[in-house]
Amino acid sequence: MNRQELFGQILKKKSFLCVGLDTDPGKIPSHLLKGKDPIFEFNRQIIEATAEFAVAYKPNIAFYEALGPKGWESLQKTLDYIPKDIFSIADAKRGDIGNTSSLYAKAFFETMDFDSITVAPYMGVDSVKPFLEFEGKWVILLALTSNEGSMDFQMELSKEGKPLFQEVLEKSSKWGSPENLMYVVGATRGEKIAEVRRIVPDHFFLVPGVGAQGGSLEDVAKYGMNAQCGLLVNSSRGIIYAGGGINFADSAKQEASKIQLEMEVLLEKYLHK
Ligand SMILES: O=c1ccn([C@@H]2O[C@H](COP(=O)(O)O)[C@@H](O)[C@H]2O)c(=O)[nH]1
Repeated sequence: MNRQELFGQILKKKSFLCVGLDTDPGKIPSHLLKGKDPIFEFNRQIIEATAEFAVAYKPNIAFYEALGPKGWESLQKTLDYIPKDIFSIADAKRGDIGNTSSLYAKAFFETMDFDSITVAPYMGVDSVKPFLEFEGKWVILLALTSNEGSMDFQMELSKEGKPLFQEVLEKSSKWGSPENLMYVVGATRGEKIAEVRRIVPDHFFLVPGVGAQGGSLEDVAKYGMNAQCGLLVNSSRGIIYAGGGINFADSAKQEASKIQLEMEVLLEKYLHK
């Protein structure tokens, strides 16, 4: 999916919601556990319930690989079930020396057919470039993450007084373009999102940290939205575990619908027309 098509979906659905499929066997309703593939069945019902409000789905790969071969199978079935006009994100946070990165890219872009993958930038250009060589696919590079520990390195100042996240943005934005490179920017970072936007005005941001982590959706839109929206705001636990029991998918639908309505208002308010 290209940038224009993604923006088209955002306009059509009046939403920039990404639903995170962080599916934990310990948290899914017990009535599903008797089935052949409870993880896939949970995801299938979540996708069915939320697809009208979502422009992206983001399975976090940790939740699947922790289960071994069965988990990879559930992941593949989930990916196949995501409608083709909805952007798919493998939240895998990969990156290694060049030949290894090439195989990570092949795994997620060819063996599986994800639209995008999250990548860690700290091994530098030769660890990221192999992912960018896949036509029509996207790299989503960690820039300013939502967790407390982002203060440890990402905010550290260089001798010139520049935070490391700024160095990452300035350098890496030359490796790709707004057509194949996005950045992870945490919703918990408030006004810092505006700084990131100044450095990379045209790139899309994947923004985790609303919902369970407490980031403000209004701030994300206020500081981060650009002329093509430029935002995919993720909520995982806040949507998929909005309710338990037999009606879990209805609860997820209600939560996704509530967020979509907020997003509709924010698009009206902040989309630079
Ligand atoms: O900076 C980051 C990068 C990735 N994540 C991931 O996003 C989701 C957030 O889940 P919630 O349940 O909505 O908090 C999860 O998969 C994280 O691994 C992040 O939170 N922050």
